[in-house]
Amino acid sequence: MDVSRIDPEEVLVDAATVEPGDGDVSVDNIDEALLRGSSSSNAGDQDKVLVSIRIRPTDSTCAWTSPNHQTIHLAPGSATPGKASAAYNFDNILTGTPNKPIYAAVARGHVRAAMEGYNALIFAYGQTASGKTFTLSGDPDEPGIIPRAMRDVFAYIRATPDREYLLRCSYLEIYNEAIHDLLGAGAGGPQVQILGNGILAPLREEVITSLAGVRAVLARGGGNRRTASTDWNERSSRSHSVFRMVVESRERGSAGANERAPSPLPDRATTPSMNGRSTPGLGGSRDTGGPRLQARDGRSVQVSTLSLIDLAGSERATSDKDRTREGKYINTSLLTLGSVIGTLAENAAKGKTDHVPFRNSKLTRLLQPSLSGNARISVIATLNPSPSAITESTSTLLFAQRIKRVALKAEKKEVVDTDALLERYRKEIEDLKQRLADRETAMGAEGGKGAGATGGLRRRLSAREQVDEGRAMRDLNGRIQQLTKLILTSATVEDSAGAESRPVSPTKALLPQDGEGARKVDFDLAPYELQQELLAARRELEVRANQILSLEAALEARPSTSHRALSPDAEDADADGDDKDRVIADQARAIQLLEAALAAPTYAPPELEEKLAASEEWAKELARELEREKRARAKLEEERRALVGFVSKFDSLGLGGLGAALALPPPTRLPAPSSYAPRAETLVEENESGDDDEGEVADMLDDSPVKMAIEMSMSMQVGPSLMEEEWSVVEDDGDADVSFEYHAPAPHGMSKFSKGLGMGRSRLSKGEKENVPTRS
Ligand SMILES: Nc1ncnc2c1ncn2[C@@H]1O[C@H](COP(=O)(O)OP(=O)(O)OP(=O)(O)O)[C@@H](O)[C@H]1O
Repeated sequence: MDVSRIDPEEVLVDAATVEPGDGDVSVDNIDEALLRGSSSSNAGDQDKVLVSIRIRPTDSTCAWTSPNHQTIHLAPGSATPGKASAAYNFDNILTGTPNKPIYAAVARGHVRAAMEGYNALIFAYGQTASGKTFTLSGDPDEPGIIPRAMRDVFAYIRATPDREYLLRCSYLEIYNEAIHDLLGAGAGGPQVQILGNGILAPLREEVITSLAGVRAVLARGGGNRRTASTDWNERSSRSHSVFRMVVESRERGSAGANERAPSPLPDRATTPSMNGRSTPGLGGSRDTGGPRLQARDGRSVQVSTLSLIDLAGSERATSDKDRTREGKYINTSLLTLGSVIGTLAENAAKGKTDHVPFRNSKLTRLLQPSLSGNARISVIATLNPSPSAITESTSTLLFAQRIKRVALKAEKKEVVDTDALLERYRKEIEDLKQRLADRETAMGAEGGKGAGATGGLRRRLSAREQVDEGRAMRDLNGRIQQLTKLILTSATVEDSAGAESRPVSPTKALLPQDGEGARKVDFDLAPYELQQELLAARRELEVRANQILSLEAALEARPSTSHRALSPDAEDADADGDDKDRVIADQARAIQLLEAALAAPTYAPPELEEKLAASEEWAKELARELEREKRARAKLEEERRALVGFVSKFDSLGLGGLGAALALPPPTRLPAPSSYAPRAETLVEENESGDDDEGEVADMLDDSPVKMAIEMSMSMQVGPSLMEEEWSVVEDDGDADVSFEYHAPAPHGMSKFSKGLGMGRSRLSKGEKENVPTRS
């Protein structure tokens, strides 16, 4: 069976499918106290750690006494004579052998809290041989907290018909400052790394669907624990052990218990390991592997962990060298735990934020997420009742007092639809990519047909179809990119929320590649550093994925060359065939080019650019010429008026006979500006060749003041007029141009007008002009 492909929907546990097992979780056997009241009923103050002291029973003298089950102090016989014995207050002072009341007092509320969505941590702390393992695991006659907790987990599920659950568990130990997977294959269990914020990798998880299944897992993992006989304990735990269950749950759908057909899955109870899978990690309130329960139909998923820890006991040096070495590691990690707890308590009491040395041991690194506050914590401090162990017991009591002051703020973790959404996005992306690939294949096949088939069997995509096809492919690519961005955003948000706020070192974010693209990870880095690097790596991957998608989109947007109708070979092959198809194909290509040009407004073919620039230049030149023409027109009008006045005056003085003496030479053509010359030339030629122009000029003069002045002067019969003389000059010299020496170049429109006027006096030099009155 491939355990890596477990469908979480197939391993759900609910009230209908949970197995009664050996009767422990039958409805009649469910402890009402588990379900009654709130989870805080035996969890003490929810903001504080629940701290209980358990004194191991003894047949001889007990050094301690408890007057009211919450206070403990040295028994009169054990206290220093004449010195008042310190009294310590806790939530519970427990004695005796039965584990059931112990469980009820220190663990049941926390188990229920875990089932309700809070992280919960229960651990036993104490000197070697003080009763930690007996309290956590117990024996067949007196099952301890762990088996009782498991029984309650299934009992809780059985009594909660409106929810369905996915349970996963792992079991590890910290031995000589190395973490080993107790459920992993191989002697001693494979080593596990803490990646950051409690994430463990690689760690095997077992999906649990029954009480029998979890018992089998516990037996297997417990069997792998390192124990040895010491001077104090015949079977002493030489490691800290951590049994952890991840509880995921969601409300059942509207169909309730009938939504899913009851499926006892008989093999699951007896072969839990077959339901397990190797996972990249599991830690704290978040994990990175194993089958995950998905939020569905608006139903959020609650995720919580229940951690049950049996610490190794502090001890003095023993007579055995190996045990002494183990003892040193144990003591060191317990000292670190003490110092971490001390700092946390101090911070909480004084509102400080002093650095907490979580990194100083694997144990504290592992416990960091919980000790940082996001867990309900219950501690059972076990005491050796012997008067000879008073020092160690006092030390245990002081540790218990300190942890009592640690502040907690556990919060439920509700996974809304994010994960489900991400999953849906990923699936959609896969579908879209598949559709893209199918379209590409189809296009290729159409092209292939065009090249190889003959006659009417061929069918190419029409130009319209090609355009539609291109658009559809672009749409698909756009959607893929949009979804990819959504995934990136969601992942970033999710990861940022769990990460410590610390800037990512750019050099560390770009770790060197190793071998076949594997990313080197330095496990000695701080958890948050590793986490940052993981995030950076993930982002880098997403960026790369986006780049690939963009390139794919760009490729798709290019004019198709795969279509045979557009390839030269295809054209050759079809030379005797369908010209219409070729024309259509050409047009399709033209449309694609135009679309590309439209999509990229900055693009324009070079020849178009040149034409545009030339047109603009011509328009500017035209505007300048028009302006010049306007000015010349105004000037001419002024001169005409002055001339009319002058001639009138001249004639009235009877000096008309001087007209011949004053005759001016015919005007000469002046060079026009180069850009304007060809056009002016054309117009001059037009004027010179067209008789109608003369008529037009005459028409123009019909009502002109000049003509009126001429007529007036002629009617006065005072000799030939200067105007008549000039008029005849113009008539005699058809080639004469109208340019004015003082106003070059002459606009083409003006030439027509001036020629018509035949204003030979325009040859007046600047000096001469100055003698001409400017106003009539
Ligand atoms: N409450 C108890 N009632 C009866 N027997 C107990 C009790 N607590 C402990 N014992 C017995 O005391 C012995 C030592 O207990 P245990 O192994 O649980 O100690 P420990 O603290 O886990 O020691 P270590 O740290 O060395 O593993 C065991 O034989 C256990 O059965």
